[in-house]
Amino acid sequence: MEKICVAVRVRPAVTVSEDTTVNGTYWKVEENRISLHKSNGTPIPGISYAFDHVFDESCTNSRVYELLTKDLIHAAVEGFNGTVFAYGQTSSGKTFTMNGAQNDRGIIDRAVKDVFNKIHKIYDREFLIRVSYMEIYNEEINDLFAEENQKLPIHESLERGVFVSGLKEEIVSDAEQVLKLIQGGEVIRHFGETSMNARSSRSHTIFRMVIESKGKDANSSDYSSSDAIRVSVLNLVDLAGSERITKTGAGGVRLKEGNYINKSLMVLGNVINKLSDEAKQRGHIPYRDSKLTRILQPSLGGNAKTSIICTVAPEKLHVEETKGTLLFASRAKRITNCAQVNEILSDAALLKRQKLEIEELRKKLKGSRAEVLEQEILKLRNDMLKYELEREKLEMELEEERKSHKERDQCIKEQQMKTDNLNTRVNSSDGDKSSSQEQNDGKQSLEEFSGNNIVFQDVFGTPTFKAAPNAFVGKRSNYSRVRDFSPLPNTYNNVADEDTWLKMNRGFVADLDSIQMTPAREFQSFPSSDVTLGYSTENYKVEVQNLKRQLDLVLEEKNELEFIKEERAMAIL
Ligand SMILES: Nc1ncnc2c1ncn2[C@@H]1O[C@H](COP(=O)(O)OP(=O)(O)OP(=O)(O)O)[C@@H](O)[C@H]1O
Repeated sequence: MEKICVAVRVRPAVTVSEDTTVNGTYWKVEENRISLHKSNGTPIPGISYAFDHVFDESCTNSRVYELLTKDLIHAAVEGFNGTVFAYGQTSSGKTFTMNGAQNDRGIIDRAVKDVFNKIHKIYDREFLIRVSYMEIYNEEINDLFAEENQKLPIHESLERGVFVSGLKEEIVSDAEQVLKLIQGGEVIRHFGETSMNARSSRSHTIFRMVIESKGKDANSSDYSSSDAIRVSVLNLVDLAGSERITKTGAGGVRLKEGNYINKSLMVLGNVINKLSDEAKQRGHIPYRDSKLTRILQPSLGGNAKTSIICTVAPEKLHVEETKGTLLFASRAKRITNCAQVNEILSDAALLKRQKLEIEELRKKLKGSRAEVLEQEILKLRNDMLKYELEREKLEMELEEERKSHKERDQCIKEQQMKTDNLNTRVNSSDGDKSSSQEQNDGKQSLEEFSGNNIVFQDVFGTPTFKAAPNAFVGKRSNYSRVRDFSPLPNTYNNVADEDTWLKMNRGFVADLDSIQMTPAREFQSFPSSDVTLGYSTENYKVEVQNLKRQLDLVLEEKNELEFIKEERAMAIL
């Protein structure tokens, strides 16, 4: 949204001798302000106006162009609609400003040249310029490029908006070509002599440039400069001046012209008034009340950049008209337009733009996905580190378990040796009471309980190690078999019954070959009451039972440890 740019230009007094004071007042221009002052220099309250620019009598067209219109013309080349128009009473300098004079080129001339200069410096786009020139004379539209095109109608369509049907458009390639065409149009334009102006414009003229451009590089990835076509309309308008019939003394044709001019300017004033009101209070904007306002509709509160040059005459005769023009200008200053680049997209261009937009969105999405993945990877790395530490800790624990397990195995072995030793001693004392045959049977019985490796210890505590041949491995299934002999000496029958013996020897494996007994000990007999080496037979048996129980417990514990070990190994894997 941007305000219409409004400037006031005071033309020089018509003659040097002309008194520019009015009842002792004069117009004073200070920077961008114009105010009415008394001849003694004091300002008159309430008659002071500020605008975007105020140009005094000495200002040239060149300066007006530079300050007021140049940017707008350049914006038109870039795709914005633009309108510049001169408004003011008759003979105030509108045509001088827009069309210029011999020694001071006007806005139209400068704009045309500037447009071509500008487009020649834009290398990445190609331009197509079309121009037309029309006048609204007595509320009829005439073609100034084709005299035969008279009374052209206004139409409106969704694609083109408001347009003059049948108006000739010339495709042009340089400024000179355009200026020649304009000169031709000036010949047929309606001028007339009035008492106010020897060459008074009797019509409103609209010179129009349609600037189309397209990116040269259709393969460009920048869709804004690719094959989207920009179309902007630049209107340069020289209005006819309002006039007081009493002043001009017009009659006949001039009177009729003056009426049409005033009427259309009044509609323009109404449109400006409405547009200058707050949006809520605006109501209906009477664009359709005149052809001028209808054609200029987009430039007044629409999609265009607009500049208005209000020309005023400094003479005492025209103070009221000047006040009226300043009031019009100050209302126009409140109007807001909404200019935007006008682009037309072909289906292919539209498709290309959409593809590029999708591609951009994909890139953005990919970017955010990459961020998410990066975070995910970081989290996984942290987790891995955590598990690694956990694994090391478990390995250490497992190592400790192994050590302790080894120690227990060692302990079991020692206990087994003790048990074995005791068994041997028990067998030896039983052997004293049994026959040699029984002793042989006892050997046979021991064979059945032999193991692969045996650590044997004699009664004197001297351990003997011998690897047991496989042939002598006893079978545990035979444990339950009822023995037809007892390996224990008969003298211990009262304590060494079969059940007790089996219980005592559960799990015990002996290899007869590994037993190296001395003859003295083998046949040595012990009296039942005798206490050998500080142990009674009863004591031995009790001790063996105790050791067996402990062994069972240790084996159970060992199994549990094995189980735990396996579980942990699985967890680590
Ligand atoms: N800024 C200026 N400097 C010098 N001469 C000027 C200036 N403005 C206007 N004039 C002269 O004033 C006279 C009237 O100017 P011009 O025809 O441009 O008025 P106008 O507003 O277009 O009048 P109309 O509405 O009747 O067409 C012309 O002779 C013109 O050369």
